[in-house]
Amino acid sequence: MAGYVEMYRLGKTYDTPNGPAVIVEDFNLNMDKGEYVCLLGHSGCGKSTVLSMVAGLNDISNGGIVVANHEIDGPGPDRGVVFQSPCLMPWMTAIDNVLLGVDQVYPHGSKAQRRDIAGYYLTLVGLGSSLDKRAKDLSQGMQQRVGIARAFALKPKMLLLDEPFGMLDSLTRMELQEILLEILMRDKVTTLMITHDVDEALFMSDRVVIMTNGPRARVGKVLEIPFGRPRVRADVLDHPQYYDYRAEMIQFLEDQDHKKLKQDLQKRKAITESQPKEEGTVSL
Ligand SMILES: Nc1ncnc2c1ncn2[C@@H]1O[C@H](COP(=O)(O)OP(=O)(O)OP(=O)(O)O)[C@@H](O)[C@H]1O
Repeated sequence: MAGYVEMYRLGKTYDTPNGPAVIVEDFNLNMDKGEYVCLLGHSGCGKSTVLSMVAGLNDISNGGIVVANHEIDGPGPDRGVVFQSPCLMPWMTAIDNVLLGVDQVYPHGSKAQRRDIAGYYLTLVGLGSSLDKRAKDLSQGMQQRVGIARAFALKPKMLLLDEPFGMLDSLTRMELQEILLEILMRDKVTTLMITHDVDEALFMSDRVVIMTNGPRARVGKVLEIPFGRPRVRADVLDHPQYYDYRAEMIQFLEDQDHKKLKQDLQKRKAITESQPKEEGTVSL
């Protein structure tokens, strides 16, 4: 069935000094409009590769991606991206950083209207009283808030989040998770988020998609998350199925670990066996 977002037989091959490396292969995922999907998987499996292809920042080697009936062939303001580190212009104020994007998306709006939009989203993320502070004078958590406001202010069709809370302390992280969900309740933007945190994925998403280990990583497991919205952390943690879902996700990741360990051992054995034996060595 067609989705609002469609990733069809998506593949990525990187050229490396040792030849082409097929990192992602046959990755299929459809998302509904307004859906929140978390992408999980072991480090290096290809999560950022998938997200950066959706963002249009990384060429697609095979297959295709469609967002709102538009085939992706480069970056565009219809997709707002937030990385682990927000990459702000340090000498510019919070509001000017957000305006950089807003000015491009609303070129015909008046200066006051554009400032209102930027100020509105900065206020939603809790920075209403810091609009004119320079980015370099903001804490890491405040900078990440600017990054989130900047992405929403573009009124994107899709939000792409690559471990957006990865560098934050746990209190700021929980606060920003809740702020993000609150804004999403209003704006209903289709969201794909990478995380390493099983609990974060359970709290935030409608579906969790876990990738297999690379090379040739693809969708390995999909979990529909039944918790209602608006999400209340205490209710989610009290849900009778919370720990079942958590255990199922961890089990899948552990199974992938075992497979990788086995593959690594086989590779090492093949390398050892292909090496010429030195004279005098004894095979055991
Ligand atoms: N430009 C590139 N050229 C060659 N190989 C690359 C390139 N970018 C990424 N890779 C390789 O592709 C694989 C997947 O990388 P990617 O960053 O997508 O993984 P990830 O799942 O997001 O990892 P992490 O969770 O550690 O951020 C890794 O082995 C990485 O070394």
